[in-house]
Amino acid sequence: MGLSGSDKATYYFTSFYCFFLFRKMACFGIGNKTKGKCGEEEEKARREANKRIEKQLKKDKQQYYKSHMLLLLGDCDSGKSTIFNQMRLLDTELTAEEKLMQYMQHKKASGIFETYFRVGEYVFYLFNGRSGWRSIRRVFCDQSAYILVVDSSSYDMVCQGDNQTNQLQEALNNLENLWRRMRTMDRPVFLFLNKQDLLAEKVLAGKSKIEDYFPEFAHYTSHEHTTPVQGEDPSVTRAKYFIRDKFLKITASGDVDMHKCFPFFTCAIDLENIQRTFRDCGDKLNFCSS
Ligand SMILES: Nc1nc2c(ncn2[C@@H]2O[C@H](COP(=O)(O)OP(=O)(O)OP(=O)(O)O)[C@@H](O)[C@H]2O)c(=O)[nH]1
Repeated sequence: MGLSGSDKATYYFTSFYCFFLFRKMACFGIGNKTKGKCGEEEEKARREANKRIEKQLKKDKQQYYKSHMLLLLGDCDSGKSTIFNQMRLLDTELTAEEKLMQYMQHKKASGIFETYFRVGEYVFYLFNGRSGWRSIRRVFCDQSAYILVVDSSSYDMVCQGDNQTNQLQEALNNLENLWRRMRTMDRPVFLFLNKQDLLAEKVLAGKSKIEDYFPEFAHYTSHEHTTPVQGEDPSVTRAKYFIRDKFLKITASGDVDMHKCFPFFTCAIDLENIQRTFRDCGDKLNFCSS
């Protein structure tokens, strides 16, 4: 996960080549003109140097697996920029190795690299697919995963483009397309069911009913293992899980072992919620690549 296959190969080839070259040099006494005078001490020093290199390689490998490139996708106004800007505030000091990796990614993505940040033990490189779905072609293959941001409160809204298509239905169609295109890729999709605060407000206000737009909602019962947030109104829980299940129905079709979809209930204006979500994404990515 993180880099493409060829990058991965280059990374390991370079690391291990340097390591073995160093070892070989040590064996032949290169860089060591006084060999023989205090042989044992030199041998000890060499062993220690080897140990240090091995330790560093192990550390690099761990860090490599904890760096993830993510591409934000989604319809207009779904909340991509809000999420992006929240995370930009978290820009942190990265180590030299992380900066090098960032440079490599930057070069590779030819100018559309946007920001990087650390959440817990993970470093994320986040691209904002602002210019819509077209931009994904350029970076499609480089990503660790895709984030599809959906405005969950848009069940009663129409797309700005044609003033006709239901916005939530459009998001469902987009996921269906993405899923079809990704059939041969082993990349997870993180589904950010965003604007949960607005969805809750709408449901509780009772003015705009979901069943008026999605009639099947009238017969929907939440799945057994839904976990309601403490103090959450049951009608809100039912609504959010109904929307989640509509998306998951799409991703449950086809070869589910090839790639996975992980849903999250998000509120982009709540930094804590977004940070927690990214930490969970990191855990899922590490789990998927282990
Ligand atoms: N209440 C609430 N507002 C949100 C949330 N996420 C985004 N918004 C607001 O929704 C509006 C649109 O959000 P953006 O982040 O600009 O959406 P976008 O997907 O980047 O839109 P484009 O740039 O048009 O593709 C902004 O006014 C945000 O403040 C949320 O979770 N809750």
